[in-house]
Amino acid sequence: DRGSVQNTPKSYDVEYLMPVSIGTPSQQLNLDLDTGSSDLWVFSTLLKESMVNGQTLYDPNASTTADKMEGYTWKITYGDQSYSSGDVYIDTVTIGDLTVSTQAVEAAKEVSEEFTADSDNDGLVGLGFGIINTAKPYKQKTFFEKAMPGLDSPVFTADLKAGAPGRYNFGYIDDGAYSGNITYVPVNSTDGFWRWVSPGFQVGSTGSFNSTRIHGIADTGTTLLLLPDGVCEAFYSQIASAEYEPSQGGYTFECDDSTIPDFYFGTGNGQMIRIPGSYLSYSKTDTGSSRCFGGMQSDSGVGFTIWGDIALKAAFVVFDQGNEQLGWAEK
Ligand SMILES: N#Cc1c(N)n[nH]c1N1CCCC1
Repeated sequence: DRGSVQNTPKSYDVEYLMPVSIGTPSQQLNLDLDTGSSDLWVFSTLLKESMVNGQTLYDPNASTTADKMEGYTWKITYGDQSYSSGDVYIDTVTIGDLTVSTQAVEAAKEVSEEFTADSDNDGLVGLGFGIINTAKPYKQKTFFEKAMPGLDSPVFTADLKAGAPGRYNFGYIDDGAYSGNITYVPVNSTDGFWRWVSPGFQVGSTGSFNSTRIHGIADTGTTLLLLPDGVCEAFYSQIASAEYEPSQGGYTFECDDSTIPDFYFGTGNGQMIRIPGSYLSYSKTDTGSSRCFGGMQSDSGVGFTIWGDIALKAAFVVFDQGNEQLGWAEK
């Protein structure tokens, strides 16, 4: 079996949403595929109205295939301190023509204001590893873990694009979606993340390669690229107007600064992925400001590197759960 679904970026590529069908008759919600977490949760009719702001609500009572898991609850808090919680149902879930008939659907009864404010986002599909699913008394498998045994190949791929729709594929690798070779690197899933080691980085096409192992996670649910301080310093030292602005919470530079270099990260076997300098200018710091917030910021607040959308949209990425490895290719 296999599946394929289009993803669509919101403005500034802050997140990527995909249509997901839940229940019978099917209810279509737009969800955020997040490889940095492992709960499939949705805005639902169980929420207080004050917590809803335009989102589409999953109504388990309107689904003839929904079964409430009595006594089960869930509560998730993300690194940015946003959170959600609620009850657990089993229902049928289809993503890109791939159906899991008994998927744990976590129906929200409470969401933090960040989620309420994001009216386009109806919830998340966590495709990290099930070991960090938050359902109690027993954790639930991710959509991919439930689908994997029936797939042609135990992989899903992420093709995120800058300012344009891309694709998530399940169960196969589209050889037309990337150029050159796919370099595979081992994944350590102990913490439930797609954690891997990059052999190093290079700033600019003429820069030297810095052989320094960078431990981090591939995370579709994080917008920016969060790297060790030393790497950030090496990059921003090449941008004339760049400075660290605590009041803005990170590195900024003049939006019209033409010296923004490309950033390359190693994936192994001598292969590197090139992130164009244009991807590394994120957005104006304030309306009317001449300064822009960098797409690369320090990971010091997190404790490990996060290869978020800024990096992922420069590559074709294979999340190979069957072999616990990540595949990286240019495109
Ligand atoms: N913080 C954070 C975070 C992350 N590291 N991966 N996904 C995240 N979120 C998904 C929805 C809100 C935050």
